[in-house]
Amino acid sequence: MLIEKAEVLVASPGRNFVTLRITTSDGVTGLGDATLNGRELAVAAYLREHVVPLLIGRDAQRIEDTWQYLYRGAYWRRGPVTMASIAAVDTALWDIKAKVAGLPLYQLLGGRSREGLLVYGHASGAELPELFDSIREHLEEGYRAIRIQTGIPGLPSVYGVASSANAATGSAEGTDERYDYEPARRNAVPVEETWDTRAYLRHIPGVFEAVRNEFGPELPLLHDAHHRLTPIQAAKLGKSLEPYDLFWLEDVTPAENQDALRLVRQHTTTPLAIGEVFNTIWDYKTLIEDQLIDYVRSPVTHAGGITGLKRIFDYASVYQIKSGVHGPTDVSPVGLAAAIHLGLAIPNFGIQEYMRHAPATHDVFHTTYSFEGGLLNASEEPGLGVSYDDEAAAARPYEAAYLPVNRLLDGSMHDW
Ligand SMILES: O=C(O)[C@@H](O)[C@H](O)[C@H](O)CO
Ligand SMILES: [Mg+2]
Repeated sequence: MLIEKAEVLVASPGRNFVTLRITTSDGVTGLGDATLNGRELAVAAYLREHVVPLLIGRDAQRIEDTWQYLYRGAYWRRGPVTMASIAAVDTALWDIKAKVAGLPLYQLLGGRSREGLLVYGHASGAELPELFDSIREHLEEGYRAIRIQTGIPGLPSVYGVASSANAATGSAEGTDERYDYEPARRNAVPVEETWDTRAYLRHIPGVFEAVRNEFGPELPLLHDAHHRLTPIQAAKLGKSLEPYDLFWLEDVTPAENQDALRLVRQHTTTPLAIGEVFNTIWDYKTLIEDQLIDYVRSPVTHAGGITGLKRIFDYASVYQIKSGVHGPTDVSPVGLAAAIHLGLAIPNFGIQEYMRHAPATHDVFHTTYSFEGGLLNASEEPGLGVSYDDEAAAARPYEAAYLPVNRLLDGSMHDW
């Protein structure tokens, strides 16, 4: 069974997505997600110019060999563009292998280890009353774990807060104005936001105290610090949130320097999650071996596909570190479906982020996974269980969109 065709599909149903569709000589098709938020066309070009020509005529069943061929064969290793491209090929080949076997993909990964994936949703509000409404709405929809983000006094808009993101121009179409957070704006250049770490550190513990007082001690709560803190600031935040028993504190500090997490770890028992911008097992090496984190955040889409991410999870499992897969709307339904199949099978599943795609996205990506009682689940359809609607995609061409950038009050560039 040879690879006969590989198409790079770029469309913007609600937001931009890059999808790879591989077709075999027997006419079986497989899908892979290659979406890299704000840098989509770089991945599309990498695939079109340098990967697709190498795929034609290869044995579609040789997934690991193809992975190694594209990883080692590029000579230039790692990086988000390369690894998203490899991820798309890898995912599409797993989709094909499972379709040929007539089985849902999770069966090929070892079979079901659980009834479904516990997910967390994104509650947010500029102020507490709006946040509480958002939490209640999520609870009514069945969510059993919730991420909390709020506005910060003195800052006009803050990441993770739906109402403030949508107050700027160009919010994603089809999203709920109040509660659905979509940070990539359809602008020719990124929107600029302002940040004040001291104001943030003063404000956040009171938010969690208020949420615990209102919703009680049981509900698992998460929070994302979005790479904005120094190690000692992160340590302080972790300590100050200990009374509120977080499920995790995410991306407290940029982790190009993995050792930075050691200092945070020494100061707090608040569980730590990191890795949504990582792309290989090497980015986690120190974090995993020295047990500096509790959850691995990489998605299938950005960490070399099912093959790449499963290798990271297996390594993490040796150290009792669990999965906490990134699931924003810029991971396409193909990438989410891949995460669901992998999450059903692995022994060290932790939690899955689930932001819900806009209705427009589902016009192009027809999915069969379900969300019921707070759990995501794969269908029994062979493969990933996702199909791509070319006609709907053609009506929604790519439109430049970028994540915001961030400056401190004095105008210095900061991490967004
Ligand atoms: O944990 C999350 O879902 C966020 O960090 C988003 O991935 C980020 O804002 C880019 O969309
Ligand atoms: Mg995050």
